[in-house]
Amino acid sequence: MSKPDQHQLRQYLRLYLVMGSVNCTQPPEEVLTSAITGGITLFQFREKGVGALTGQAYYQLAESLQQICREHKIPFIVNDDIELAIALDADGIHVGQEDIPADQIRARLGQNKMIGVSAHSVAEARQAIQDGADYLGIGPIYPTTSKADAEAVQGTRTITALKNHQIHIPLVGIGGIHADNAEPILTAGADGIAVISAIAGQNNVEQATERLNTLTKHFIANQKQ
Ligand SMILES: Cc1ncc(COP(=O)(O)OP(=O)(O)O)c(N)n1
Ligand SMILES: Cc1nc(C(=O)O)sc1CCOP(=O)(O)O
Ligand SMILES: [Mg+2]
Repeated sequence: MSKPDQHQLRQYLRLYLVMGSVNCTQPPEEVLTSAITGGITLFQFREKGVGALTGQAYYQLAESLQQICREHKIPFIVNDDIELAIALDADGIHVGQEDIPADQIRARLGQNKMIGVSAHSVAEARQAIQDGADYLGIGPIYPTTSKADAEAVQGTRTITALKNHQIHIPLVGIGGIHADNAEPILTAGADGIAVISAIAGQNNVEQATERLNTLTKHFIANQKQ
């Protein structure tokens, strides 16, 4: 898959599933397939936390989830691990403030891959853009139990601050987002929402995804009117 233009990237960011095996109560392949049926638009492989796979099992899971994404034309993004992203020829990578800076990632991956960067302030966003980020992940919007080292909860204030500073790079909100609290993030100006537990942690993954899909799709359609 070639790198999307900014308009297409905003569409991909609408409903972004971030997930690894530790987030799933069912086999990850089944969770991803159901989430795709339910309407996710982008996928990030994030194999992190207590009990996370390593070595060959880590690589094989990544490969098998990438294959599912390919069959359904969903871009496959790797969290943190540039060697894995290169080995799999992934569609992109997401890095945070503690990870390899985006300019070094860009130098290794080239122009044809998506680079997402986590930012918590206008200054971090500006730096990420200067370093070549294609999109930003802004969070945690709400309290989350899925990331042990998450920063302080910030609500939508960073998203609002970016818009007030005329920073219009594609971006998603992340952290504690579910169907009943997603709308303020889109109202603040995010292109979409990134979730783990609101999809991967649900008993009925397809139904939970459909609800988020309908909500985000309707919000964006109404915005354009
Ligand atoms: C879409 C998106 N936004 C933010 C993050 C968090 O990245 P980071 O701060 O590097 O933390 P880890 O996910 O690596 O623990 C993300 N993964 N995706
Ligand atoms: C991976 C991640 N990054 C965050 C950030 O604030 O950058 S919060 C988070 C966890 C998101 O999981 P859930 O949807 O279950 O809250
Ligand atoms: Mg990271």
